[in-house]
Amino acid sequence: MQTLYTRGSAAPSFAYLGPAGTYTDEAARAFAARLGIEDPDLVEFSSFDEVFDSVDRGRCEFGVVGKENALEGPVTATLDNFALKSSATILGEEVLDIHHCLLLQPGAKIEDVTRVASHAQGLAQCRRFITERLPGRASVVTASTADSARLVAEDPTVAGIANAFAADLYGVSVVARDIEDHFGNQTVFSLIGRQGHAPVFSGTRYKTSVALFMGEDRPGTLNMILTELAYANINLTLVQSRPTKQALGDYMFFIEFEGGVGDLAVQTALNCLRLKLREVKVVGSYPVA
Ligand SMILES: O=C(O)C(=O)Cc1ccccc1
Repeated sequence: MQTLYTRGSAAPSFAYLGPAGTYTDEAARAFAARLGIEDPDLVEFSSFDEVFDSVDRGRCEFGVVGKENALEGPVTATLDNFALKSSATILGEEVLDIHHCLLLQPGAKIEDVTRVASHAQGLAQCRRFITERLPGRASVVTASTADSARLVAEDPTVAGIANAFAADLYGVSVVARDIEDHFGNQTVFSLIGRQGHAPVFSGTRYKTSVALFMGEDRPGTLNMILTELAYANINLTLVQSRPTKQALGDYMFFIEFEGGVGDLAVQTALNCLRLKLREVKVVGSYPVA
């Protein structure tokens, strides 16, 4: 994969889910390195919604958001932004291995812990460890994993779940490593840019993400969509239905597949779908990580 990015004079800004030490921070640094940016301006936000907003409004050139986890599946807040709320485009992907640590205040004992804090994904990915080693403790959902490390620094009765870098940053101890429920815990992060942002990566294999909105509710719509894609010999990599938030039972489909919008097969399939659906929103077409 090559970078096509040419920067202006200022350090390019990356909106990410902060504070420093989150997995999104790690992904933002990896994207910056791939783009050849040595001095990224990392701007922290407290939710993926805010990251999208800052990119849509042009406050930051790039944004980094979690999209899919190997254990927990798609990050619905991100898919809903892509499909419904944001006009940002996906510029690239980064896959990170996620290894969670259990954090305590230095000197604190596991027996004194009354609450386990982390990002919802961190808690979900370590359910078995929490059930076995910290049964009966209340869960506290923090805005990010690094936020749980900050909480641990203030309270000896809280255990946090975050990475070792966050432990280091906030001066707390790592008492257990690799506490995720399954080996192979990975998360896909998307690099996003404002609508119409020029591509920043080029490669040989591409992926395309689309949000598909139905017109009237009639039998066989999903079947029709899948058939059009199958006719064009397109290999699907993700299919999700999500509520449109308009009315109970009103759904759209978020679909990803191999191939770029420059490919004839993809253009043919998307044109056929445009004739049959209310809206075909292309969220991004980018080289595979
Ligand atoms: O909270 C973080 O560190 C994030 O970046 C979100 C997240 C949480 C758990 C696994 C992957 C990403």
